[in-house]
Amino acid sequence: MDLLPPPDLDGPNWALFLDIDGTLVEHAPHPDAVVVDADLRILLAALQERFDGALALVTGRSVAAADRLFAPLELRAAGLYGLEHRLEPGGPVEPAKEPADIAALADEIEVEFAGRNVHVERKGPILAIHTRAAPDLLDRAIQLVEQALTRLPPNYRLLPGNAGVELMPLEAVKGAAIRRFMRMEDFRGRRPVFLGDDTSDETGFEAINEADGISIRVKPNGATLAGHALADVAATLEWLRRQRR
Ligand SMILES: O=P(O)(O)OC[C@H]1O[C@H](O[C@H]2O[C@H](CO)[C@@H](O)[C@H](O)[C@H]2O)[C@H](O)[C@@H](O)[C@@H]1O
Repeated sequence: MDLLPPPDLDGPNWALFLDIDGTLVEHAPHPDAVVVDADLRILLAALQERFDGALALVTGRSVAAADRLFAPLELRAAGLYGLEHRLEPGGPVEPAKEPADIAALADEIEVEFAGRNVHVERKGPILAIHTRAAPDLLDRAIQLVEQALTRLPPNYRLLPGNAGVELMPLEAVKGAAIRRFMRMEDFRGRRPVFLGDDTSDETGFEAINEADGISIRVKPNGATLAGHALADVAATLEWLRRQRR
């Protein structure tokens, strides 16, 4: 069934949760190659004000990486799929540490892919292997991480994607991060809205649906728990611009 675009958000009583890659910004061959223009920064600052501060990024990136993209903004954020938080705009973030077993695995994988256009992103307890610039190495990357899973503690899982694979602790889920923000004073009593574009956003949609919010899948390409859809990043930014009123 084709999903309808989301309605406009009338009145003030909304809380807005935003995924970054593939939702607010187009994908790029390397995570650091993503470009955020001044218009997007201005839009996010305006939306933060419009929703009285009830806005947070909910991303697989670390909060530090999100900050680099949106500087000088320091928005509320759940980074690393909810393992890291900035609970107040401009507030502190305690970076998640890299456990020794993940560090050793990251070293091994860096050696395996040295000089082959594969980016190994070390995000503390999460390891992402990006093969967007070397698609023929995706299967090998998945194989290496699957093998590693057999010798790691049982609290890790794989998140395979079209352009890479991530290894992460089981508790790294976006839905839990959204529920945590919704318990905070600035968010409580509001209807939540979440926009995201991939499988890792589905637990976020689940949390939003439970709270009678508006769940929006960007560029849907299969089954989703979201109740609404937007065609692509451009349609998402256009819809967000309309919500600034
Ligand atoms: O939850 P998100 O905000 O969507 O973050 C998911 C991952 O995004 C980044 O990787 C993805 O985008 C890169 C830039 O377009 C692309 O090169 C890569 O192939 C994508 O997987 C980020 O680097 C990861 O840490 C996030 O988990």
